Amino acid sequence: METRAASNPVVLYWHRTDLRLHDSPALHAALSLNPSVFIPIWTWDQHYVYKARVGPNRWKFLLECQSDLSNAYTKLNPKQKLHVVREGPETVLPKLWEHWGVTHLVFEKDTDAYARDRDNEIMQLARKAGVEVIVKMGRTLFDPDEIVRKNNGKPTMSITQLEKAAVKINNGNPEKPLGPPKSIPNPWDEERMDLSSLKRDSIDNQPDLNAEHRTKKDEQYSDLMGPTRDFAVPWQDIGIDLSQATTPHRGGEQEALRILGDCIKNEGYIGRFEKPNTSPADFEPQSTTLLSPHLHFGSLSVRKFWWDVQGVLEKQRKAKKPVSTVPTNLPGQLLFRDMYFAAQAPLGQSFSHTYGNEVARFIDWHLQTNPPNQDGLIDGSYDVDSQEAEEWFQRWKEGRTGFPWIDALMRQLKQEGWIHHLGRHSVACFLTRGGCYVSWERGAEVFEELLIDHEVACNVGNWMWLSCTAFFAQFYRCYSPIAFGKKWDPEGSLIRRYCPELGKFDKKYIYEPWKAPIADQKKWGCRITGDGGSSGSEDFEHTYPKPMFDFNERREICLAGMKHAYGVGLHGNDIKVKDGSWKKEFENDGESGRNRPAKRQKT
Ligand SMILES: Cc1cc2nc3c(=O)[nH]c(=O)nc-3n(C[C@H](O)[C@H](O)[C@H](O)COP(=O)(O)OP(=O)(O)OC[C@H]3O[C@@H](n4cnc5c(N)ncnc54)[C@H](O)[C@@H]3O)c2cc1C
Repeated sequence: METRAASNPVVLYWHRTDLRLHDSPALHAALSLNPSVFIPIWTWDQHYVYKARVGPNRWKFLLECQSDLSNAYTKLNPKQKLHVVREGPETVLPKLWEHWGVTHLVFEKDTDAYARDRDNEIMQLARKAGVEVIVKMGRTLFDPDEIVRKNNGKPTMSITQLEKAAVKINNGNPEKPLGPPKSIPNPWDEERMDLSSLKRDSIDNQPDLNAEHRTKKDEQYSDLMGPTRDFAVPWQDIGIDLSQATTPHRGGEQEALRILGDCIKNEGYIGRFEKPNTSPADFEPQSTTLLSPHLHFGSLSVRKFWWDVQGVLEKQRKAKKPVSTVPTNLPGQLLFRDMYFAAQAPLGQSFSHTYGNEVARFIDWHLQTNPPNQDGLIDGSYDVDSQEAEEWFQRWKEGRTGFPWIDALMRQLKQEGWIHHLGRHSVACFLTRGGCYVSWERGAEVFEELLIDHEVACNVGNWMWLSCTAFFAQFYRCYSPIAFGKKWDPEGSLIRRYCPELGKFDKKYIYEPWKAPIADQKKWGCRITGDGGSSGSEDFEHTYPKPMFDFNERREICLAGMKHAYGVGLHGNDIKVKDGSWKKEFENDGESGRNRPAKRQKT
């Protein structure tokens, strides 16, 4: 066993939001220390395992990213890999830096609310232990805290604010990407790496928000080094049957660079990319890059994405070809991402809910999130003020609203973990201000579980945008679950793919199957009946639900409700929102979106 003190730094490199080797400023800083011992780790944190909603698709994507990174390390140095350590960082890191004689802890900066509190605690512990901490930004184009400072200390609530702040940093130019390392130093020898002598801390696994997916034995915390005692990526032991993961999208740095490379080769596509002109109905291939899950896990550097695209745009300009501009072009999309990070950064936890959130308008939605519990935590429970709204919410979540465009998108989301941005617009508008009048927080939770690209800042920010809670206020602009899909996909290909029971319907009825004569329904083998929860109908091979309400009527109710709520003018940090007296402002009010039940759609 190597016991001597290392002559050069012993560096613990903590991977979190950066599952890559290319363009990682933190990794670059770590390797620049010229370590004699270098240990790349991932702490398998029980907070994310049990307290964040994650479905099988995103677990699989994460494990693919970790395996790919681990292999990349091994390729550079056969003694190296990603060491997955099974405990939360607050308890395990102090044990590791003592056991391994760590001199430096290096990681990428993370401005998410939970991460910021955690990192502050870790930095204090490190300081006490005499471990030097190096933190580098690399997750976004610009440091969100820096953007906020340049935006007069305020969250960025528009792309213009973001752009103006960015110009003050480096004339709007992110740093140029760094190459991947050419070599990686060794970790300690096997004996010193062994953690058998360390005491385990207890793991709080209750409540387990992912219990419904955990159908196998949960052994992920049986040993600090994992059940096979080799720091392996936890493919076998998280208790979730990964054969339930149905996404066709693959994780890992190699895959991310392949997708980016293919996009970049298609110079016309990059040059003319305009988000509003990309179709939400396209699949195999989709009309946008589908790089969001890679940006989320850091298997792709956002700065590389930005500069590779800029290279193509520059070439196109020189060739005098038409080039699309911010904010609809690809750099514009990446700026939107930065905008949401810099909106969240100064608001912390309060950004994720309406309660206590200064930028969130208060709307009297159905199924409002309950206020903080005795421990001061918003625990995700909600007030079922209307059984009807609860039923709509469940039907929306399960893709059985009876509106094929909405159901196809929700089923695509569940199967694949990704839907196009305008598809997200459609389903989010439908659940909130353009149909169900259900709280955006319910929708954000479903997306949190199902999306493979789930990113707190972007998910919450976009839900607030779509529900006209913040960022956007034109609530009279509403997505029709019929006309909008039809405009993009008159043949109904997306519906036929994800609602195969409607596959034989004529395009005349594919968006409104309840209008098809019963003889045609028979001919096409699918009866439009019930709520999609029951098992079928005699004489018919398949059934598909009737629409759960009259959309036009609901649109009017929602519009009146939004107008009224805007008139009342409360925000999430208003005392009336905090003490529950907001209800008085909406009681007995005919215009309130909550007070009017729906008629069933005439069929
Ligand atoms: C209700 C709702 C929830 C959303 N939740 C998430 C989420 O959890 N995580 C997430 O990354 N995106 C989220 N988005 C934003 C957007 O839909 C996705 O980023 C985009 O569809 C990803 O596909 P793409 O990689 O092909 O995007 P492209 O069009 O190819 O854009 C390139 C990149 O720009 C970024 N980007 C593009 N649009 C946005 C946007 N509106 N907001 C933030 N970043 C953007 C993404 O990182 C994306 O990968 C949400 C949008 C809505 C309406």
